[in-house]
Formats: sequence, C-alpha cells, structure tokens
Amino acid sequence: AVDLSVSVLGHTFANPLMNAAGVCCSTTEELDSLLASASGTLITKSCTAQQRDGNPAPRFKPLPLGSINSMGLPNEGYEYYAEYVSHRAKGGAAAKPIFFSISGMTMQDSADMAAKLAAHPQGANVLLELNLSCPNVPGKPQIGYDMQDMRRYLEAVTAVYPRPFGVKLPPYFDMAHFDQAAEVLNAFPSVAFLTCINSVGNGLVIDDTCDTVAIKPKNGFGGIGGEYVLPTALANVNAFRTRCPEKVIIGCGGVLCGRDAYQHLLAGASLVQVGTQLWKEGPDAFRRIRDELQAHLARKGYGADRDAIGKLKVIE
Ligand SMILES: O=C1NC(=O)NC(C(=O)O)N1
Repeated sequence: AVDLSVSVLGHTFANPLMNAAGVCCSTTEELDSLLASASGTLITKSCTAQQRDGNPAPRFKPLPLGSINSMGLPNEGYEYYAEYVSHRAKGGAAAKPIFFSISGMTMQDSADMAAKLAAHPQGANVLLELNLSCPNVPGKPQIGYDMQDMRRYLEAVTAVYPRPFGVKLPPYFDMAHFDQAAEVLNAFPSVAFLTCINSVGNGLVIDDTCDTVAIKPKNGFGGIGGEYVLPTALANVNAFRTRCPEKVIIGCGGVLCGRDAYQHLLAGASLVQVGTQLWKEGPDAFRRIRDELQAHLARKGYGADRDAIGKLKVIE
C-alpha cells in the first residue's frame, strides 16, 4: 500500500490529514474524538488569554458548497488547552504531536501565551500555529493583511518563543501581496511552517426566501469555507511554497475528498487540514479521505504521498 507517513517539523505523522483550527476542537470531548480518529494529527481551537463567548448566534451556517462563519473566537481560554496537551501530547514511540493555535486579542496577549507555551512541560511535543488571520472579531482587522503589523507580531513572538512555529495566513489575491507577505515571513527563520488558508473573509450569504442574511454578526459578513475556496487555497499553498522554499506549507481550504487533498500535495502542501467538511461529516471523514487519498496515489503509481508534494506541473 502507499506509505502515507509524513515526517516534517521534527515529527512523523501517520498521514497528512488533520482538522483546521476551530472545527471540532474547542472541548476535550471534541479533541479526543480527533485523537481517536484516523487523522494524522490535530490542532486546538485558536485560544485567547481568557475564555471567550464569541459572537451572537446564528454565527455559523453550512451551505451546499461550503460554509459561512463569524464565530468571533469563542474558546475556553489558554489554560484549558494547555491542560489538554499536558495529558494528551505524547513524545517518543506513542508520538501524536499536537498543534496548538493561538489568536490573542492583542499582540501582548499572543506573546504572553507563546511564552507560556514555550515553558510548557510538553512544549517539545506541541507545535504552535499563530493565527494572524481571524476575520470575525468586530473592529479587529486581519493581522496578515497589514505587513507592518505581521512583522511586529512575529518579532514579539520570536522574542519569547525559542522553538520553530507556524503562522495561519489569510488568503491573498494579488502577486504583489504574495511577494510582500513572503518577504516578511522569510525574515523569520523560526517560522518553520505556513498554514494557507484561513477562511475567505467577509463574504455575504443571503437567504432570499426571507430576504435576510444567513448569520447575525457583522450584518451577515463572515468567513467563507468549503468548495468555494479550493482554487484560492491551492494558489496560496503554491505561491508560498515557491516563495518560502525552506518552510513547510500546510494546506487548508476546500478539502472534501482524497483528490482535493492530493491537489494540495501537488501544490506544495506537506500536511492538509479539513474544516467545513469535517464540520459536516464528523471525524469519520478522516478515514474516508485518507483511504481515498491512498487509492488515488496508488492509481497514479506513487509509492508514498511525500513523492507527490510540490510536483505540480505548469504548461511550458
Ligand atoms: O481564524 C478564524 N477563522 C474563522 O473563519 N473563524 C474563526 C472565528 O471566528 O473564531 N477564526
């Protein structure tokens, strides 16, 4: 059978699949359901320094082609997730390294949480994904869209977090922006991975049976996920793969089946996150997508999925 194992960031994963931060990962029960699933690893809900209720409901809607959300960073707070990894992250043979997402309400909060994570007893078995791209906190712009802000955040976090870590990026839509963002990110060698993409921010879904927006926060503006975003996700994976050759790229966006995951590998992703489809199908999605990916790679004659990473061909 095709070897699906991936060894990156100092860890070996049984397969490249994991959840997208925010989906099925806010509580111990949800996180344990991912741990028990066929996923290669998992990531915790982006946490803030203190517990947060987030935005008023309705704040999430599944759609035929994806989803819209304006959750507003509801989470149990940093200590809750730090406690979870204390008794779940394992090193050595039983290794199932856990990704830990942080999205402070201020730069200082993010730096403070990163400093605590650096000192965590299981710190070596935790991979920090710094979320610079939440589009849903009213009044807070996406840090990833302000290059100066992104540089300041990375300076603050690298000053207190000595290990390699990663950044969850928003989607970019202009070659100049790919170049500018890559220039900032390449200035930080300890930014070892980039997760492309977060939801496509501030979409508007209308229910025209009642002429009303689908979700309550921000007059219905929310992050778009699912099939809608696969081409944008693949472009961002590939753009940063070519511009940041020393960094690992984690793909996120539009993965419903094994072939979508394969496309992310071709574009340059080493790991692949599943969000909207995981919300719709539950953790069983990972076994299905894993088996579909394995069958697709076998059909294409690959011995291992790592052989497909970045193998996208252009038309000469
Ligand atoms: O980074 C985020 N991306 C999203 O699409 N939604 C969540 C949120 O609103 O909490 N955060």
